[in-house]
Amino acid sequence: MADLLPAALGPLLRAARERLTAAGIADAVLDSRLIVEHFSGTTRADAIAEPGHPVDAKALAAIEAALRRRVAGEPVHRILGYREFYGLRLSLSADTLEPRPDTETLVDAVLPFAKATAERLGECRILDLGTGTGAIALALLSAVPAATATGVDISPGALATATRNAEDLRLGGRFKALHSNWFEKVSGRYHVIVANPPYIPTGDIENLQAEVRDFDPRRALDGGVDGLIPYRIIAGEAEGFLEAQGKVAVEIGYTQQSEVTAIFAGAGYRLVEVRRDLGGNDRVLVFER
Ligand SMILES: C[S@@+](CC[C@H](N)C(=O)[O-])C[C@H]1O[C@@H](n2cnc3c(N)ncnc32)[C@H](O)[C@@H]1O
Repeated sequence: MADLLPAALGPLLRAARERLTAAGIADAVLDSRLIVEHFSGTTRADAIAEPGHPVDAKALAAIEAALRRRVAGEPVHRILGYREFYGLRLSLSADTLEPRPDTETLVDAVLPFAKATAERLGECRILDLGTGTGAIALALLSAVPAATATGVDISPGALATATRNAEDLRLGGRFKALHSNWFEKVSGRYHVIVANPPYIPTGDIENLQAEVRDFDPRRALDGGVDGLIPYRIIAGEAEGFLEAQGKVAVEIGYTQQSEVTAIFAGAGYRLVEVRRDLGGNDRVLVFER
């Protein structure tokens, strides 16, 4: 049985950190702070200014439950129910991938083009294939006020979360959620088509870190036998939905650059940019026709 948690903020933070450290959690310092702050409604400044700040019994019970989930291996943001992406707070659900910082590279890659398109034409239509929480589309909408976006997903649960995120961020008027198997139900043409599709080969999924394998939805990960099936569909069908001089940008697994480039080249696209993620890995490819 774990020790009772102290009811004063400073000692509580220490006890939570020690609990996660003892359990071998790699990011024990950060995770314990996120859990304590979230469930006690306090900030880092509160802990510094008033370490004796009292934390009530209800919050302590919630923190105890959250620490147990973390010790059992659940990722901290799943426990909190949200994750920051491109400065936006996005709610998560069991049906959504947890958006990753590496995916911000995709937003950075298309943002200048989206802004320039909006300035030139007074609009920029964005199609986000496999939108999940809506992360990529909503980040672009928040930075480009004249843009509109359609977020496509095969998962109704993901679309419900994306819609909620759009509304919470006051972007709902410019975001449309569309239930579709890739392009099947899509209509119209777009200046920017973005996708962070599932790209893990089916046979590799069992070897992923448990925090990914056991908590991110399988259909957000599984890219088919070689991990490349969604890229073949997107490259094969995007032409019918892309404005003249539009761009297609995709996130890739860090070993997939040459294969994905070849798939798009075979469908008539030119690679115009390769972007690396924060770890220096090839992560985003931008194509034009
Ligand atoms: C890797 S996740 C990306 C989620 C989000 N765009 C992000 O970057 O955080 C891939 C998404 O593609 C969706 N997806 C998988 N197969 C699909 C299909 N056939 N048609 C549309 N969406 C699909 C999944 O449900 C999941 O939300």
